Amino acid sequence: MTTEYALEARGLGRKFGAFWAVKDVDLKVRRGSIHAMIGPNGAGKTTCFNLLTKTLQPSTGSIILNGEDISRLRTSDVATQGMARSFQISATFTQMTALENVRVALQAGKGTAYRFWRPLGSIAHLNTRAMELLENVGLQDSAGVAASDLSYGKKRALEIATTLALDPQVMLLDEPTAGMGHEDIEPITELIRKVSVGRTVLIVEHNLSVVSSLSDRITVLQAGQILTEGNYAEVSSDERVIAAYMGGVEDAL
Ligand SMILES: Nc1ncnc2c1ncn2[C@@H]1O[C@H](COP(=O)(O)OP(=O)(O)OP(=O)(O)O)[C@@H](O)[C@H]1O
Repeated sequence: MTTEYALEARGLGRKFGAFWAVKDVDLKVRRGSIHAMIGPNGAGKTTCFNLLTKTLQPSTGSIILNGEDISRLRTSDVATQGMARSFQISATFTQMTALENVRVALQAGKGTAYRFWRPLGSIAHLNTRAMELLENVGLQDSAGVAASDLSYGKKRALEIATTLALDPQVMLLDEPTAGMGHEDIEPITELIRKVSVGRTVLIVEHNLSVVSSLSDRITVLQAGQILTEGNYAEVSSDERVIAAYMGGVEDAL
């Protein structure tokens, strides 16, 4: 079904003990758009991200993907519904090469990770597809390099390649430029722009210049709730947003 909004949250909330980390969040992510979620430290962005990707169970509300309520689905089932999140390449996979990381992601996407009896031909097929994905993110020359030996920027690019391996309609990226130096930010921003074509992307991002250059729409969270929403010009001139960042954001906006 094609709906105007690829992803929606309705009355989404999550309590930790008596504390609401996310409360009454209504979010609509328009199909084909890049939508950013920003907010000061502790605003609830990560919690919200984890709720939307079903990594965390909501205390209240529902999540609608392509018009279907996925609130009761398990994380593992969400990928089959066309939504995938970026994962940091986990410690387990750092010794594997870039190509192997993408191949595992491809196998996971196809549910063939444990089907060892598959003929070798299909491994060759997976390798071809994995190389295409590496090329897509500019890592074709790093295929044989262990993930742990990649530069910071290249690790992030590899994470995007492993997310793309699932060919998601809806892609959620959690702080893709976190901890990056200036030299890596621009290429990753361009990469996100490129791989977003034909998909819907929700991105949690601290770097406001990345947000301003990528996002069609921005939701600002504060203290677990939506403070405001709009395009970059709108939210960056909103006094409440500036106040929420306690002025520190003014220089960046
Ligand atoms: N598992 C948890 N148990 C208790 N409190 C939590 C838990 N996870 C998050 N919180 C609290 O919920 C609030 C929102 O946290 P969250 O990490 O979602 O914010 P954030 O906007 O992602 O922050 P940052 O920008 O610093 O990453 C914080 O006050 C945090 O301490």
